Amino acid sequence: MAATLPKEIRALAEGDFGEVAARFAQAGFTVGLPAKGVLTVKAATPSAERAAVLLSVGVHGDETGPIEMAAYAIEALSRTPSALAVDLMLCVGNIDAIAAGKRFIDADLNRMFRDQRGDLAGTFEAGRADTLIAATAAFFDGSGPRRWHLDLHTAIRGSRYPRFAIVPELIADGPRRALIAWLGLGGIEAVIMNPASAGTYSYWTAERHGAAGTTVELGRIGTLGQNDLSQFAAMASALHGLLRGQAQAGGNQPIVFNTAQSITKLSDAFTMSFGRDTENFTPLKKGDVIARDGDTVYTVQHDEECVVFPNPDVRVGLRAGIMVVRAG
Ligand SMILES: O=C(O)CCC(=O)N[C@@H](CCC(=O)O)C(=O)O
Ligand SMILES: [Zn+2]
Repeated sequence: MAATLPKEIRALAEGDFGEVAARFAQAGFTVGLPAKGVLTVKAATPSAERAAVLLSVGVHGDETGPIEMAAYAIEALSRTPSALAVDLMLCVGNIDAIAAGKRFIDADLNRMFRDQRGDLAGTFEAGRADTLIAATAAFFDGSGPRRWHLDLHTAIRGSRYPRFAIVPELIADGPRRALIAWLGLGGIEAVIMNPASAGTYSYWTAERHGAAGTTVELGRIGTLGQNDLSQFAAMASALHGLLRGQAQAGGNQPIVFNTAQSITKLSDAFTMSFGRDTENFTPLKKGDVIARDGDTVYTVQHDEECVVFPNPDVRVGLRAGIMVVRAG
């Protein structure tokens, strides 16, 4: 990690919440540090009326922009702690990968949120996921029904919609609509409805804790301390209001896409018909070959499907891309 990093960014990236935790405790909140990189701040008197918001960043160690954004957000909030109007859990996902400047140490942390991990069990990230799963359960247990999880990421490649989100279909209608409207306020241009878990953190919180959980892609990966924070301005402002319980309105409604098919890498023979740097939401035509994997040939089924997260380099058994179609 660069020696010249601003101190709030360094502290957050290292999972050190000492100073901000002390400020919230001083202001009378119930503060917890259940694991390195995890901070919880709850009202001293529990209330089911209060929303519970889990904000996670750095689940992928090379996705550094949201870490910077969260560092400035929590620093500012801790300077006026009484403004906090929700129960908050701030989670820095993969601290060791952040320190190493890598996406992960052994395996993708964002595929560990499942009961059966197969050959992912025993990896460094499996242990970290167990820690986060326990801290997350403790946070949401006893909280009221207004539960949110915003898991902030940045994408490996460019995108026709630079800011987009993945939203589990199983979230109940009301909270899902509220979440999507709020995402629009945060500058999110497109949402992808996800019908099935790929082992991700946000799907886990939606499924296990009834949270309005989403993975939010805020732009492109960058070097810690060198991200252009202006690309996150709308999201930073929406977060500012959410954490302070401010009435929020405005923004454009995101375009909604449904998942047409999820492409799984079945073997080392897996090849994609296009390059690794193919932009997210690149359209393909019916019948086009997406990928080949031994005897399996993945082809486009609808008149048009757009490819998102095309990545032939994932482990065998994991998602190597999603094909999406515009809803409605
Ligand atoms: O750019 C990429 O290929 C990956 C960006 C990323 O980390 N995306 C998340 C999405 C999680 C979800 O589907 O909810 C991931 O793949 O973990
Ligand atoms: Zn990511």
